Amino acid sequence: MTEEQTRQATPRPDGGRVVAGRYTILGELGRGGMGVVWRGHDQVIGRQVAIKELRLPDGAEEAVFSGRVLREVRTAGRLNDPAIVTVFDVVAEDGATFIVMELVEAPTLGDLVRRHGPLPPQQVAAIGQQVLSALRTAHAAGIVHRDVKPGNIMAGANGRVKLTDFGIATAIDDPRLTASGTIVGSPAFMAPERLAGHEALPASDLWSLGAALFLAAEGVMAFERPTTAATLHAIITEVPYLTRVQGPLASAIMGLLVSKPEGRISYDQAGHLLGIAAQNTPPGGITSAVHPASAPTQFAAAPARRSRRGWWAAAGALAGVVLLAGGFLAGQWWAADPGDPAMLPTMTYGQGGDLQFEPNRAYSCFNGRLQTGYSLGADNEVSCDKSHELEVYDETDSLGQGGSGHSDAAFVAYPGAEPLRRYAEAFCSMSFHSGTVAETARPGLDYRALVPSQAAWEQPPERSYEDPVRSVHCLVSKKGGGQLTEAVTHKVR
Ligand SMILES: Nc1ncnc2c1ncn2[C@@H]1O[C@H](COP(=O)(O)OP(=O)(O)OP(=O)(O)O)[C@@H](O)[C@H]1O
Repeated sequence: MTEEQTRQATPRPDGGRVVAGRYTILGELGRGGMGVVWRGHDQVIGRQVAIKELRLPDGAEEAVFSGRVLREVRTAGRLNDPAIVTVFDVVAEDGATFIVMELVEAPTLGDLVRRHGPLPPQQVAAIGQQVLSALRTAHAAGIVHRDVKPGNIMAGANGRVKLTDFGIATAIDDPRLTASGTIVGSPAFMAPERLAGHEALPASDLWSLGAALFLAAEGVMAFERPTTAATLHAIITEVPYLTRVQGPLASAIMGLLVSKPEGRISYDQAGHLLGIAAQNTPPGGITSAVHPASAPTQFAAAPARRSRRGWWAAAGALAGVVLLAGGFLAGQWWAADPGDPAMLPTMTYGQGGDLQFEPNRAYSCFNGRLQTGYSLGADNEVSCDKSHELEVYDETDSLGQGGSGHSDAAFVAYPGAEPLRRYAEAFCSMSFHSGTVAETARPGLDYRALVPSQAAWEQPPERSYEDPVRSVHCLVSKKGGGQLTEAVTHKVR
């Protein structure tokens, strides 16, 4: 802020400065990178407001800047969602730009974590639900926030949450205002695709929400490092570990933080998982009394896949990197609820395994049983539109390739039966409960994970260009046996 602006912005003892002949400045609410936020009084309506006084970015032309802010913030100001801070007015006056908005008497999520440390999982989930709703509303109107971060999320004691600063990052991120190569936004909360130079997508806001919820749940930032360069490197290359939460909340956070935007979980999946987490606390879910160092390390589950490409993002980022890093062996993925009555014991397939599983294509349906010694393959595959006993509702690509081509695959060691089982159960459980299987059908179904046997894992592919047989398959069957008369999953076959 220039000296002149600071002088103008300082409230005078004689009743305060008045903006636009209407808003009396009463005092300071806070300040951030872009300027000061004042508590003000709207003399016309007779209510208190918050007034954000924006500082002109270095090198920006005043008229261009205020024009851009006026346009972007006014567009965003039309958004109507209980979790979006309402913008009342945008004023350019005396060389400054003022955004007059709803006054929110609540700390930011960043303040809350600074004061209290990690928040209870249910509160984190409830905050996530509301921000998700705000983002869904904005994205449906074609508006991407571009700077979702804990400092822009205000969370009141009444449980209400408000997301602020819509339009500002877009206004500032203008080539005429910002030197090329400058990153607009907060690096530690910026999605990997944006760091790679891509335009901000709705999914980029979802990633940032994941990073904000990670902070709320863990009390530390997922990717903050001592230098900006190290932070950016971490966002691109690292997979964070959740130590305090598990179950649906962990799945939601890690699903939002999937590196590739097309592999990130959808609003529906995230909303569903956060909804469950907001209502119940999974066993061991609240561990905030435990010091992180003494808490058991748990990895979150890989997110439900939306496409093979999407899963590759998840598998590549989570299974590949974590497997190679030894984390698969050392830690636990999100353990599926062992008491889930719908989950049947996991079975192994392939050489030396419980059964043979060689489907002709992905997402198949079968007439046959998942029993020791049985074989499922092209012979008993049926169309999923016809009645069938078994239906594949999700599956991973070949695991453990490390993301660097097939030649590396053979060198990724078998992770062990127990870690593989835990991983598979977490994956299938999360996918089953997060919308892949029709909600109405779920109560009548059981699900089960199939994992490769050690011999199957270690067997090299027949042809050099093929993937090794290392997929996890998730299948549903009718509770107590019997025929499913139609497809119960949402997969496109
Ligand atoms: N609508 C509002 N009602 C009440 N207080 C607000 C409002 N908007 C912002 N504040 C307060 O002003 C502080 C500064 O907000 P501001 O948006 O300028 O900073 P920031 O988001 O922390 O950082 P940056 O400018 O880098 O985005 C916030 O931390 C919050 O306490």
